[in-house]
Amino acid sequence: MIIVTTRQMQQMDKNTIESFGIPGRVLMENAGRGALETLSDHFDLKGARVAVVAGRGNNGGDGFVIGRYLMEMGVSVSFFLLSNPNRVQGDAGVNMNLVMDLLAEHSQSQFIEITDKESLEAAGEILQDHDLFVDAIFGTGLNADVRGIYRDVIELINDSGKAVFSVDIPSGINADTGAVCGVAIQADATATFAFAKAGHILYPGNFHTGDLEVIDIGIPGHIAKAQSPDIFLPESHDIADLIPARNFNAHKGSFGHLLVLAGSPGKTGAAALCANAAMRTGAGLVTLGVPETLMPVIEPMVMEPMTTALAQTPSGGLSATAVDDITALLADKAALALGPGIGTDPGTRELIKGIMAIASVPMVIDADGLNCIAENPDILGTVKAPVILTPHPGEMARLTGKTTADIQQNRMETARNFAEKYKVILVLKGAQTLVACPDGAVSICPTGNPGMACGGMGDVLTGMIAAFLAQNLPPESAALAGVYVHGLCGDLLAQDYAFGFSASDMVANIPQALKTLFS
Ligand SMILES: NC(=O)C1=CN([C@@H]2O[C@H](COP(=O)(O)OP(=O)(O)OC[C@H]3O[C@@H](n4cnc5c(N)ncnc54)[C@H](O)[C@@H]3O)[C@@H](O)[C@H]2O)[C@H](O)CC1
Ligand SMILES: [K+]
Repeated sequence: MIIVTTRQMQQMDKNTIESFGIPGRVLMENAGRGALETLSDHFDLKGARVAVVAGRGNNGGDGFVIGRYLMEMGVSVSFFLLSNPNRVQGDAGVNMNLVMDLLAEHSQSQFIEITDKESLEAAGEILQDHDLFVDAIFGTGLNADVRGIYRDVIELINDSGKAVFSVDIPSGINADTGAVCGVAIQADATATFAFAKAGHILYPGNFHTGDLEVIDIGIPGHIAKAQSPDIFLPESHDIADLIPARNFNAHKGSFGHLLVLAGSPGKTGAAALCANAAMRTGAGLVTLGVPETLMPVIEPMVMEPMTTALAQTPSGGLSATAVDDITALLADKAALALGPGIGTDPGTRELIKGIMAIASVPMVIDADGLNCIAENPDILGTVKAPVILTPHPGEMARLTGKTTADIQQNRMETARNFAEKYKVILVLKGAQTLVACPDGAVSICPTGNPGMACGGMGDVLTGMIAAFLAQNLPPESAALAGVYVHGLCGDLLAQDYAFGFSASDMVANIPQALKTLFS
């Protein structure tokens, strides 16, 4: 699914009206009619008393179109305008006047202005005495935190316990970030126009949107395309299409040999989880390189992956002196996974820098590998091969010098800017993991759940992404497929366990997730 920004949407509107020549009123009529169909699909309107609550902009205009059709359907509908009528201009004003003209024909309808505390007090009871609210207060024109009478009315609607239908986007939600701007409508369903916006998808906006319907309002395809939308919400078929079908005469060499460099004292499980996950995700062969004294500890943890002992530092982490052996190991590998449980020993950090300078295969760098890069992200410019980084917000904070709170408040912008600046695929983990590409494209992962918030999940993800790299998927596809299937794995487990399932359970469940993807 394509996701657009408010600027792109406003530009599409403008170009459709001014260059192509579909009048704005027609777009508003199409929007209102389409939204009405969604309303009728989601709510039983028979005998319902509907309150259309309108702002002064075009979102309100859509509300008036919806209300006009409701009146013609014989539905009891009242209008509450949170503005002076004389401030309602343009297409919205035209549709407001049409509603006013119809009032005379519909005695059960009323038109009430709520512009201050007094008028809210006077109208409050009437407003609450409805079964369904149509929220047409703010749409993509919201440009500040919601205050005053708007806030009071939104809180009254939210506290009413009645059904709520939002026009375009729940009022109070930032359409580009999903942030709640002071207060926001809690909708049961939302009808948006032309394309979904990130605010419908990104937390917490997704929890305010309810069921989302995208209404075609007649924006010509070429005008939409001209805005080059670059935010995507993949669906399972999009991911399945990324993974090549397997030929009948395939053999393990057909699916690549992955080298995993991981593990340090106390973090041996991370290495095993990563290597085992890679095998389960379809890599043809996996070799796991670990510090030599950990071999007897890790070997029993892995069956299918091969293991190789590498030089270690006095504290037991991988040593920079292992770089020659690793160079030789990489000669016949298709991809590299670097970092799970690798530790922050200075010698290991030297090794990581050395590997990045010589590796010529696509690589995924995670965990302490990221912390090494954080010392000097410019090192990414020295890497000859495609790089996928998989930071969680804390690691992203270290990579960017920002706070974790900053990262979480600007996830998409942070991920996109980093990917563009350093020419890497940046996987910003967390609820709704983002996959950002050097060309600015960002995908929002719809799979995953809080049951996955425990140690080891990242090691599994690294192995899964690396396995798709080993199978020769392009880096952005490998990252997207890995993130999506990883989340799908967790979702399938959450159906049975809610939470309490482990990273090891995830590894065991990868084949089931892949089966679901292709079913
Ligand atoms: N192609 C489409 O998507 C179409 C969308 N339509 C609808 O148009 C709105 C956008 O309309 P716009 O007039 O630009 O803005 P809003 O109605 O969202 O804003 C209302 C109004 O409120 C003011 N305002 C903004 N923030 C605040 C605030 N915090 N407090 C008080 N007032 C605020 C702002 O100045 C605006 O004037 C879109 O969502 C769709 O519903 C078209 O109808 C059809 C095509
Ligand atoms: K709205």
